[in-house]
Amino acid sequence: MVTEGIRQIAVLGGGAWGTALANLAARAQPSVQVALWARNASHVEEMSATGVNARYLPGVPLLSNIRPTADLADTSNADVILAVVPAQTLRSTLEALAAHIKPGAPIIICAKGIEHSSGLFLSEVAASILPDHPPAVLSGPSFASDVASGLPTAVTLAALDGELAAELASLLSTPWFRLYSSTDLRGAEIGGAAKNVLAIANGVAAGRGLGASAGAALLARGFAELSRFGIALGAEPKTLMGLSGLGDLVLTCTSPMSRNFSLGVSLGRGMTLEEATQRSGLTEGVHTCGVLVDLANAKRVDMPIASAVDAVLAEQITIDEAIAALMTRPSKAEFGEIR
Ligand SMILES: NC(=O)C1=CN([C@@H]2O[C@H](COP(=O)(O)OP(=O)(O)OC[C@H]3O[C@@H](n4cnc5c(N)ncnc54)[C@H](O)[C@@H]3O)[C@@H](O)[C@H]2O)C=CC1
Ligand SMILES: O=C(CO)COP(=O)(O)O
Repeated sequence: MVTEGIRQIAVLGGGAWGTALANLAARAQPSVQVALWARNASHVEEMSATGVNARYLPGVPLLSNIRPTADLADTSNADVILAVVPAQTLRSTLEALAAHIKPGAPIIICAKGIEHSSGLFLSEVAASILPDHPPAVLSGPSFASDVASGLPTAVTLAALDGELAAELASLLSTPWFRLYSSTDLRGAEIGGAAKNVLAIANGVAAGRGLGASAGAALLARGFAELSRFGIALGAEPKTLMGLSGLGDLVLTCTSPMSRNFSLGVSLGRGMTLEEATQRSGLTEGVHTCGVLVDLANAKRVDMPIASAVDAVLAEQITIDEAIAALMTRPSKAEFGEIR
């Protein structure tokens, strides 16, 4: 049992999700110390002095067994690590962690994306830097503010070793946060990465006033391409139908609380990408879009909606041209096509 008698959990990333998960871990395991690492020392001082992460999760008091720190050495006793930094910064964070991490401590990846410089999934990034630390993935429909407010939420916790997945799931379980364990690591991370890109498309449609029918069509066809991609990359179909796939896609494609959806809304209303990003904050779909489409092309998987988002973000086509191109593709069977 990796988690038996554990004394410390470390959460890397002082954003909204890292803070919500630190509070969750602190509540689920009241006798365990939770180190909440953030890179910015003044941010950490602020959190320590006020007991709140006012910059990213205002109004949510940090529980008393959480210790904010800007020093990765303070995580060296952690039996379990939650990696909650933005996807494109996972590599540099884990490289810095390598000198401090306790032997064998599992790393639960809670970020959603694909590394654009390498085309690697985040569990692969972790395994390449820390090969002796089993990677796990926590993914599913879960807004930080919902979890921090104690609203009922259910997610997937995947690790290749089913016993480890179940152990980590029970470690973080609370009466309002339910984790389902899975051994489909790749499937769990694919859903979280792809849904952010597809949510931008749904946001654009909403911002452009295309109507609820278009939104539902984009969601259904978006799920079709997420599934094609997932299966081609080794995901189990049932995982794609679950919380980390369809569940998170539905949440992100329909809620204005999603930053990816709201970035799309801003673009649909005519803002530039820069203006929209400033308004929405961290939008992982923007950073994952290009590499997602590259991986799909390399596997000859047709992802017309993700490709349209990529072309719009790269300013290769306008939104109106993207809509026209999607609607005038040659007619085909709804099901039965492999790609
Ligand atoms: N906010 C949410 O509801 C959820 C977020 N996620 C995922 O969690 C990840 C983090 O998202 P949030 O916490 O929401 O982001 P956020 O925007 O609230 O915070 C990002 C944090 O990362 C830090 N950061 C930026 N660059 C960094 C670097 N180079 N090294 C270390 N830290 C750095 C920032 O200072 C900030 O503390 C993303 O991949 C996101 O998709 C997943 C589920 C829910
Ligand atoms: O992943 C999320 C919910 O499951 C958060 O979505 P956004 O990053 O689009 O806000």
